[in-house]
Amino acid sequence: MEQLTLKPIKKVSGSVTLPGSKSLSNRILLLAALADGVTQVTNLLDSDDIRHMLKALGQLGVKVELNEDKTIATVHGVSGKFKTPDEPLFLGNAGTAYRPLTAVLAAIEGNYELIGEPRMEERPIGHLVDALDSIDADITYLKNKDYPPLKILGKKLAGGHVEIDGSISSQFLTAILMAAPLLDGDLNISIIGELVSKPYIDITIGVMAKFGVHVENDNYQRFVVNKGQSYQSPKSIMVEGDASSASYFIAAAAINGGEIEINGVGKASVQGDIGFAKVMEQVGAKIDWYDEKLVVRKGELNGVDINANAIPDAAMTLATVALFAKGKTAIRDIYNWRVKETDRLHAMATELKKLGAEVIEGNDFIEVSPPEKLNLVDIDTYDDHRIAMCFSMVAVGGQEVIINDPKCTAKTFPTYFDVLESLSTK
Ligand SMILES: O=C(O)C1=C[C@@H](OP(=O)(O)O)[C@@H](O)[C@H](O)C1
Ligand SMILES: C=C(OP(=O)(O)O)C(=O)O
Repeated sequence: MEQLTLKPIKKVSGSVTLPGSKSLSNRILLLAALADGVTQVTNLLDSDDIRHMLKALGQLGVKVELNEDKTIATVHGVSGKFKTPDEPLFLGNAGTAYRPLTAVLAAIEGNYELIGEPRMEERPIGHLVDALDSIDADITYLKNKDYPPLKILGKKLAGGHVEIDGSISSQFLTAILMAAPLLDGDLNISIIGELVSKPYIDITIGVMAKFGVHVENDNYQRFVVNKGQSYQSPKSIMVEGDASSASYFIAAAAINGGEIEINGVGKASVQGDIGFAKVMEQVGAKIDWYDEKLVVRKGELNGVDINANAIPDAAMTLATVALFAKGKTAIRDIYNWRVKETDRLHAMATELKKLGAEVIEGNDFIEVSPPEKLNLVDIDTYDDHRIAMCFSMVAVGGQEVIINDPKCTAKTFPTYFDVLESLSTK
């Protein structure tokens, strides 16, 4: 297994331009494919999750031209008609590809098989399949009930009323919303339980609006998509920088700036993970806010106690910032960390304890208190890009650390460690 030794970093400073948002890239690609007309997508993320979506769209008969560095895509929309692929669609471990494609393909005539990496077969999808079944979709579990892989016999669906459990993942609701304009009738959606990760629904509704489809949102409890709407190409659309990826640079500057200028997200961001910058101000970071840029400097860092349900991805970064904050940091209401790339609650707790931190791992929370001195350890990354990136903060804070399997950042940020290096003084 490959390992990366990160030597203690004296100071981080400089300027970084974020890669495009994963969440926006995959939503925009799928809607551009379904739309009438050609769409030029700029600042597209080039990473594994996006490659899986692009490959699947190709197999479904969508023509996509990419520029040399794969950040500009010209998508030839197929007006809601796909071809039956010759091979199963392999979607890696990309939730933003697997879940939306499940709903969309259920509503388009054809025969489809959706497969993924072994971890994808452990990530639940039953709530989405149940909701689609209730409007007469034809979906079969190929291995275990409630989990991928799936076989889908796509057909025209009538619409009506669906109930969907929102307590594990917002991606199920995102998927149903994105498929709604493909149905014959109105779609009324009621949420069972408390919807998690709500800001991702705002991203979905915002992207659908750019493609000409209006969604009514009644307090995240009921949603309506009226019939008679179809996706129309906006001609060109730019992907905003990735706010979850920004969290590592915000944290690095707060721990050990220098000053980092982060280009691509700011107060105008449509992504909920920009909320991490607000949390870091509470922790003690000094941040200047611009529409599409943040400038972050070091501050005196103190532990906080936050509900992180709205920012599940960026909140992982706070767990390693906690190593350099005074007192205890508590991150709450994050049960669904357990059903992502790995069981993130357990993995974070395990690796933080190896470093010497005092950690309490609850069913849906984690509490971290820093040790006097950090241990020199190898960090296991569990094929989870965010764990690899989060634990680079150990070197930012002045302690050498070894990151196992650093290339797992390819899921969303293949060049992360090079970018960090370019900002670092050793
Ligand atoms: O819709 C999206 O783009 C995402 C939603 C979130 O998942 P959950 O809704 O499962 O929390 C997030 O963790 C994931 O990285 C991206
Ligand atoms: C949870 C994540 O990914 P996915 O879109 O596969 O759910 C993530 O990127 O942190």
